[in-house]
Amino acid sequence: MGGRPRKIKKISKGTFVTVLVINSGSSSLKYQLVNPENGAAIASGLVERIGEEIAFIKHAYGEQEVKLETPVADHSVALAKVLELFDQVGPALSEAGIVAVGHRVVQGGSYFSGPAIITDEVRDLIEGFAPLAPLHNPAHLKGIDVARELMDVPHVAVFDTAFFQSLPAEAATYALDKEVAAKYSIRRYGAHGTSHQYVSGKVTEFLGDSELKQIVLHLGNGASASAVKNGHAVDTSMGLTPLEGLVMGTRTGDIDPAAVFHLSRVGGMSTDEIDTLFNKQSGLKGLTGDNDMRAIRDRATAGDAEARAALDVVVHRLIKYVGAYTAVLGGLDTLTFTAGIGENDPDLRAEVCERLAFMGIKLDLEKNAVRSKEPRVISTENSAIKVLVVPTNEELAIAQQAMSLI
Ligand SMILES: Nc1ncnc2c1ncn2[C@@H]1O[C@H](COP(=O)(O)OP(=O)(O)O)[C@@H](O)[C@H]1O
Ligand SMILES: CC(=O)OP(=O)(O)O
Ligand SMILES: [Mg+2]
Repeated sequence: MGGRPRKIKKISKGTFVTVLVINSGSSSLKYQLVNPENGAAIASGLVERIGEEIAFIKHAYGEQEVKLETPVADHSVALAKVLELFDQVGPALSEAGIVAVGHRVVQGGSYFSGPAIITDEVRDLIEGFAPLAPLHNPAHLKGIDVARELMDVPHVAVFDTAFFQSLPAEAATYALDKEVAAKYSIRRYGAHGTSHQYVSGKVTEFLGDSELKQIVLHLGNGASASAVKNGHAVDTSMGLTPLEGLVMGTRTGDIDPAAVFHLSRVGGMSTDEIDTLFNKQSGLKGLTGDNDMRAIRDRATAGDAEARAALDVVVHRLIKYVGAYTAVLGGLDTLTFTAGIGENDPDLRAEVCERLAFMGIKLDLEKNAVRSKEPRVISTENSAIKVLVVPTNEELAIAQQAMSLI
């Protein structure tokens, strides 16, 4: 691993307080040094293509931005490289006022309904839940282990599943033999909860109304929908693992589980092969060869039928969930788009809203076209349901939840 950054000891020379937030994804590591009071990102960056031949690293601090291309074998190496960049480019971690490290953890099982200080026991529980988030929890653990070793401050795990621990039983329960379900902890855990909680909270704040029937569409590489009533989640599209629900970058979302039996019996595929097929070779990538929505949008605009057909599947799935969740909520006040695609693809928002016109949704096309980092309403004054774009900020939410524990 080469020149390891020196161990960070009780830090606090600066006059300000910061939290280092680490979000280890299946093949990436994103991080932000956040001022939890005003939400400012003092430094941030990401390591992409971890485990591939060449990884891309980007680190930004003030006006400075460093980009590197180098092999990064796994998340431990990625984090060590990031900490080196802090030393080389800044801010020096020992002077950055770091009081805690916040770790995004996708799966916390039924054990965690809020953030937790990472002790050895908590770390082992996160490892125990890895089969329920096989793309995510193993990567988080690598980040947690290296960070705990190098940084002598409280480490806090913030769970994607926590917001959905209070789902009503009828939404969390699969109609499976109840003894088998109990024995193997099979239920709807959901994911992206930190984002759904943050975004639905922002909508409440922005509209000054705490009694809202909301649907939030988090459309990033992973994608999920949630139904939120008066601030509480009542349903969500991700399930036992982050595979269920919407069409995603590389994941199928909803699929008949019998496809697994069929691929096994008729296709002769192993469980691991089917797992990889559903999680990494499906979704947009499986339908078009591309998992980046920008590329698919460009292809569709240029008349590519394959890209257009994939977008039709995406939109169909989205409106199906909006219809279902409107029924679950007994009506709908707000529909909110967030994450990479939700915030940046006005064409997708327009297509979804056009198909929902029967519900009285009317999009203001000019407002929809505006690019902004601020929460905003993009429906017309007389739309029966308010449509919003609210940028998510999982890093800030994680930093604030970490601060709440220390
Ligand atoms: N301008 C844009 N138009 C359409 N899609 C976009 C745009 N900018 C980003 N995206 C899409 O956002 C997705 C990534 O979203 P993001 O929330 O960053 O995902 P994750 O956090 O899961 O990595 C990608 O599919 C990317 O193509
Ligand atoms: C839970 C999940 O799918 O997360 P991400 O979108 O970061 O992959
Ligand atoms: Mg994300």
